[in-house]
Amino acid sequence: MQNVLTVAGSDSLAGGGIQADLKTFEELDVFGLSVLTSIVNVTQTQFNQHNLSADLVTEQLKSVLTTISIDFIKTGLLGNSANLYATVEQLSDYRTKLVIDPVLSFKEANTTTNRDYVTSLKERLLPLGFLTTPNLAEACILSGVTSISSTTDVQQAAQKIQALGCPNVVIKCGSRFPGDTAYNYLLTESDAYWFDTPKLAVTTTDGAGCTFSAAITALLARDYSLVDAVQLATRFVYLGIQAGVPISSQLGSVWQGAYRQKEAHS
Ligand SMILES: Nc1ncnc2c1ncn2[C@@H]1O[C@H](COP(=O)(O)OP(=O)(O)O)[C@@H](O)[C@H]1O
Ligand SMILES: Cc1ncc(COP(=O)(O)OP(=O)(O)O)c(N)n1
Repeated sequence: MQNVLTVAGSDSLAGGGIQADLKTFEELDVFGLSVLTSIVNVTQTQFNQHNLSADLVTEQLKSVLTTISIDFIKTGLLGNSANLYATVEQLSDYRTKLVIDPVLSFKEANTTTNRDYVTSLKERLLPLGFLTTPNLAEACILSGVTSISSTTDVQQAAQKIQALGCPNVVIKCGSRFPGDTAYNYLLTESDAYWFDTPKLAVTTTDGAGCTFSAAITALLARDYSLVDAVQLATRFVYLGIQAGVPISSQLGSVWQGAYRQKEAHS
């Protein structure tokens, strides 16, 4: 079995973050390992993020990377620039391919993005990546395209992000994009592809982005081509949203077990 590492934050409501990544890895038949960077607690009125120290992040990374062979790595919420530098330092000499979910914007909160963090992400982390998977809001921040509301805008933003040094980019248009269709746009060094599903009018989308990126990572570790991995991940997250877990009037989490359950009955 392939070993896949996620470097990410904890989402106590378990829709996103390290919980979503590990559940997705398990559902897609890879062995998940984790390095925790931050703890996020959300209530109806509050969004609290507590970052771990960079020393603790480094210690966890060293523990995993020096002990077991890792087939693919995913990064999610790193929390702050110190944790990003610690991650870059440990991963720079490690040749395993990396999927970067930039996690700059949460559906659950109006998170303000620290400018130094964005600069470090663009200049230090993205050039180490094999693939990056921004959502629409993150694609605006990384590309500098101020508003993405047409397919041409999506294509232009993906090209600008690719130019930062990450050869493959998937923009998750998701529910933020106008219209009735949820699009994922993949730009590789040689081609471009659109993947789409109907847009579900539900609240159970918390963690959709983490789950999507984790599914791609697991499938790449299993030697799926990038195009096949994005296609299957699109279906995996669609079923997970459809069978998601409502939490409150505004919140609801993706359920990563939906794909297995559906496949077992088809
Ligand atoms: N309302 C929706 N209906 C169907 N699929 C969706 C919906 N929202 C998101 N998705 C799927 O989940 C993926 C993650 O999207 P998005 O929610 O934009 O990312 P994030 O969770 O990072 O904000 C999308 O690429 C899409 O495949
Ligand atoms: C700890 C933690 N990290 C990332 C997220 C964001 O999850 P994601 O699926 O990318 O986006 P939302 O759908 O939750 O906006 C999280 N919730 N927690």
